Amino acid sequence: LQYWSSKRQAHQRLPPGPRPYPIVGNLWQLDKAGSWLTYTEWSKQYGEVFMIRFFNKKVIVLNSERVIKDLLDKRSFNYSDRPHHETIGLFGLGFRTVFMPYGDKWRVHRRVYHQALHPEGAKIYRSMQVEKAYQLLQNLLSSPDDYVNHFDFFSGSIVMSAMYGYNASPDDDPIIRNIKRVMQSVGQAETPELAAVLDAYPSLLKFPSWFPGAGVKRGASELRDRVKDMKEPPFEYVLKQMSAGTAEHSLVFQALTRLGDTGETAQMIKDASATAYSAGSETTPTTMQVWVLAMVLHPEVQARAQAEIDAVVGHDRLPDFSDRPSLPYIEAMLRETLRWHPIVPMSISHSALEDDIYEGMLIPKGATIIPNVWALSRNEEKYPSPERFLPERFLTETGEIKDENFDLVFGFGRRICPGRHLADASLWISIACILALFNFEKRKDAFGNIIDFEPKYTPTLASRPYPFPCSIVPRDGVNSEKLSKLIDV
Ligand code: HEM
Repeated sequence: LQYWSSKRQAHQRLPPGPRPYPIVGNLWQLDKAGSWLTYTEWSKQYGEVFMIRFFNKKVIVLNSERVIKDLLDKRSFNYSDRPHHETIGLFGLGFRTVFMPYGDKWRVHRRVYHQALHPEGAKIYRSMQVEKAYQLLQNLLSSPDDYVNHFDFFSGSIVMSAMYGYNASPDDDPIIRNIKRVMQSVGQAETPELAAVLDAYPSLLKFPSWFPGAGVKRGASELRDRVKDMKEPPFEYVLKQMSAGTAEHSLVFQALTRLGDTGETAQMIKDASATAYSAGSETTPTTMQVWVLAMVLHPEVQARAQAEIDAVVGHDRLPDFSDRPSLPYIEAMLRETLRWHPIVPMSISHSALEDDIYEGMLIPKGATIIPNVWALSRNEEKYPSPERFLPERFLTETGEIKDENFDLVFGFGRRICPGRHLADASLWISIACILALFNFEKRKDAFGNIIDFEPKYTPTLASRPYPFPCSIVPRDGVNSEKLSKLIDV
């Protein structure tokens, strides 16, 4: 009885928050430059846990490491679901691990990922990652201005290799081209605005396709068909290689062998692996772009990082994973990159399975939970002058790497990113190898004047820097002959 009466009292004590507008709630109060900026401001007024509304949906924003860990880690049994969006089923995107509801299917997906990408398991991909990093260096040397595309290809080809043992061609690979085309249509169709409207008014979907304004429904059925193009070809590739006895080690090969290659299991393996390209091929290169931005704006950090590589690795070979423990400044720089501009600033929303009471507040069943990772990165007590890019934050006074990092960017609890070890290795090897051979500089205009700029970032779920002027210049003595020698090991 006491429990219920305290629960009822808590009912009247939903978390505090800004007053919502009629119908739309707080949706249009959010900063166009990134809703995380508004959330971080509101957290100063309303505290570590506050509530807003998107239409009639209750959204709880968590703004400190303490409350995020209390709820998403310690009570992960209640907070490992995802918000349901009408658009997910509408566009045939329910197969993706990332947006799947908590349950048995999702558990199988996680098992498939865990078997292949747990910290020790992911090490098997390191030699492939080194090869892809060498390919990246060649691409950067031949067309440095195209670095964004080179980063995309580097990350995407690692995911394809780890998932399917598929060695993508740098020249407009047909399988990657296909996946990207589908992802682009998905991105255009699956906007947060449309999701919010359809979530609030699902009855809109009940109108027949010919009804004016129901064009969304017609487009959706086309998209559902095309999503197959994303899943089938790479999966078929593995099956063919397996029957020919030539399959390379990969997540799909490993899962089909261990869990079975028929019926629903095979379907789940196909779905899990098809999630990886969209989950992993944008996040990794975006982080690399943030790092380039940091290098262009902080030449002193770049110089110190290069000095460390030169001293430890020398000029006759390239950095390798075995050098990692001997390069603490590079390690600190990578951690600071993740913190300086967390590329998924609001992480990916979780959802509460049941009513819960936290510090006297009711977190209602079905509420969307946003972990405001941006606010954690701006915690001035932990990271004084948080806007500054200071790798030293992660070093002791004697220059050793501290025991803390900013792996909060990879999420929380049972939903934590299963690709994080693969991503971490891709980031480290690419950054270390690139710094050994290239300088990043501010670009100069036709008169030799430096072009200054203010960094700006997209307000999207995965937030990348808007294009900025920069020059990528080979370091002294670096040319194609030298590179060929270095990578010919
Ligand atoms: C720098 C690179 C990456 C970042 C910052 C990142 C970040 C994230 C975040 C924030 C989540 C949500 C965690 C949560 O809900 O608490 C997530 C989930 C996920 N990530 Fe990553 N990720 C990266 C790379 C990758 C890669 C390379 C792969 C695949 C090989 C991958 C596969 C996934 C999958 C499948 C999920 C869904 C997990 C689930 O819902 O249970 N990610 N990632």
